[in-house]
Amino acid sequence: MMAQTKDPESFPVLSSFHSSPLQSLTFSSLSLTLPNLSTPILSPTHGHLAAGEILAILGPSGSGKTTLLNLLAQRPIPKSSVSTGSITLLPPPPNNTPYNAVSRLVEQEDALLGSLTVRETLHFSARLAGGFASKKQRSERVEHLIDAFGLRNQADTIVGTPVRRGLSGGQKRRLGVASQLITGPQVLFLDEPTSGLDAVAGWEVVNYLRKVARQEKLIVIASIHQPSSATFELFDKLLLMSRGKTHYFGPVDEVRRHYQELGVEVPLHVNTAEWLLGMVSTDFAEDKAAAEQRLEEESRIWEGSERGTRLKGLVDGITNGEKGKGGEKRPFEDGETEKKTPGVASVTMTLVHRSFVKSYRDVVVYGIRLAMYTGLAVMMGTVWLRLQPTQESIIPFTNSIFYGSAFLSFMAVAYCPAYLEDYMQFIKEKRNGLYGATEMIVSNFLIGTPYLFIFSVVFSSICYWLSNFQPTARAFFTWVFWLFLDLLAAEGLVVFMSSLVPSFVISLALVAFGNGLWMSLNGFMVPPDTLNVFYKYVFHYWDYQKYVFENMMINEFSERVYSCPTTETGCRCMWETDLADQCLIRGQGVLDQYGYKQGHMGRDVGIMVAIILGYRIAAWIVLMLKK
Ligand SMILES: Nc1ncnc2c1ncn2[C@@H]1O[C@H](COP(=O)(O)OP(=O)(O)OP(=O)(O)O)[C@@H](O)[C@H]1O
Repeated sequence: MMAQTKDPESFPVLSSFHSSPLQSLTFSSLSLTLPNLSTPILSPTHGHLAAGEILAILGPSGSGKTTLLNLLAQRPIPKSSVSTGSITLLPPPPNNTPYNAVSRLVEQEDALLGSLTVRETLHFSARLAGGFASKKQRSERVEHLIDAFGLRNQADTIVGTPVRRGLSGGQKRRLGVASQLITGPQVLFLDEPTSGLDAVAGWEVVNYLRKVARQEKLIVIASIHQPSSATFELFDKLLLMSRGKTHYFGPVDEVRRHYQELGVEVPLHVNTAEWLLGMVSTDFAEDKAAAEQRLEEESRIWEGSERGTRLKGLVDGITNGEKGKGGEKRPFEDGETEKKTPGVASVTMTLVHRSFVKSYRDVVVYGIRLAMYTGLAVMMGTVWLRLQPTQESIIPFTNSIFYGSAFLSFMAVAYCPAYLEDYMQFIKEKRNGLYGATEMIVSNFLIGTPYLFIFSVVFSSICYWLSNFQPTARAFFTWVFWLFLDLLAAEGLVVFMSSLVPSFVISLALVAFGNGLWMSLNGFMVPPDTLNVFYKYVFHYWDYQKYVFENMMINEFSERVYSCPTTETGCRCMWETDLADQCLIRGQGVLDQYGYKQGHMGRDVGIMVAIILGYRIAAWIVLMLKK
């Protein structure tokens, strides 16, 4: 099977779960040229690996290791750049099997959910990928991988959150690899799996990889930075690169002989990998131009060498031989001919389940917000304490309505970190073809909604009665309902902004700015009739806080009457209403000041629902477009 790297979608390869065990992977002339650059950052690169082999891509910083891995993993290439080459898998896979069903790229900072245990992480990955004949088979595979990656003692340890320590760096790396392996790939790409680890932890990661590659007949390709001698010797093959060009491809234990054949004496008792890096690096050369020329010459020598020409012949033979051949379907282990992938509903429920575990275990998700809203309710209830239905309380009631609804919405920013963790997980799993934007958005909405309802009830139960808002059950539940809609919209804003710019600081700033804007325009700061036309017509009507503030005001004032202070000569009412002669103010008089009328709650609820859905749909579009 052959495919051009330019077109990842049409990359039919083997289905997972070893229905037709992969025998080899061959890549031929993979190259990448960035726009406006005449020389490629990766020159045509070839390689061939048999099942069970593990390849190290070694080279100094900037030599093109990540570029090659990204091409091998069919990750999107920079806009307007040109890539060439092909990747051939043998035996050819069944048609229409996407490439990401058979290969996985484990990135340096592979996203994991901090609050899940090792076992849960593997179980959820397995459920999302599907393809197991039974729950028993799935559990067996999970337990097998826990043992294979030496995580038995940590099986019930969480990955680790900012407030709870969990796995060590090396254990996280191993779990990252295992959680990709459980989804059934046959080719694994790893971007610097040992970076940031000490020599022993780095050796362990590669040793487990090698063991699993042998056991499961996987092909493993890893870029690697300065491995220790022991780690380096675990690899079967080596691709040595410099400045985007190959200097050696072949068995690790033959690289010394290769250099000796070129007349270069390799010193004894040195770390071979370090020595090789020194050979192909120009960074610290005194005469850079001469060093670059030497490297140019050496890569030409590699191409013309016996090993280089033998590799090219092998690669060309396989690539040309397989061109145009169709794929072959073989039965799966359980007798089925297709891998059972879970449907949208099943994936959504798995994501809801996973988010639920995260939501109660990780206080950052909802716990901190619940504590914050409870504290805020007590603070507000005691500041605006036992307000009486008198003229003096009208402004405090109004301020409290504004402050409560706007500040609660504002504090939704606290959801940014938890959402961004889910987002990173989503990007990884989307690239691996496990699910898409629909499942992500729906599950996020489903898991968040009950929590937001709980927040609304808890906040209102404390604050509403302490402050003495209109004391009827109907008014209380109407208030809870509007607060709930307020929080739903605010959370939608967080999901949209954080999806759009998935950076902690920037998304936080954007959500804060958005809330600041909505707060200023919701009708409290500047009454709607006074608001200038630009803000009124461009923003005011889809400011969800407008509808919350207006309806909470109507809820408080429309049916209530407030007494005016009496003087020796009678009384003085600041709001002149039809009850002035009785020294009373009809609440509608307060509402008239804002231009608020009763009787359109249904319409406003409809607009709120549209805004809430609008944010989610906008986030869905953003996630759909993410590569
Ligand atoms: N999108 C890009 N735009 C401009 N230059 C790029 C881009 N991607 C890669 N490069 C350049 O291509 C060269 C190879 O980069 P690459 O990331 O593949 O190297 P690397 O060997 O993985 O380096 P490191 O070990 O430091 O991660 C570098 O000089 C890099 O600056």
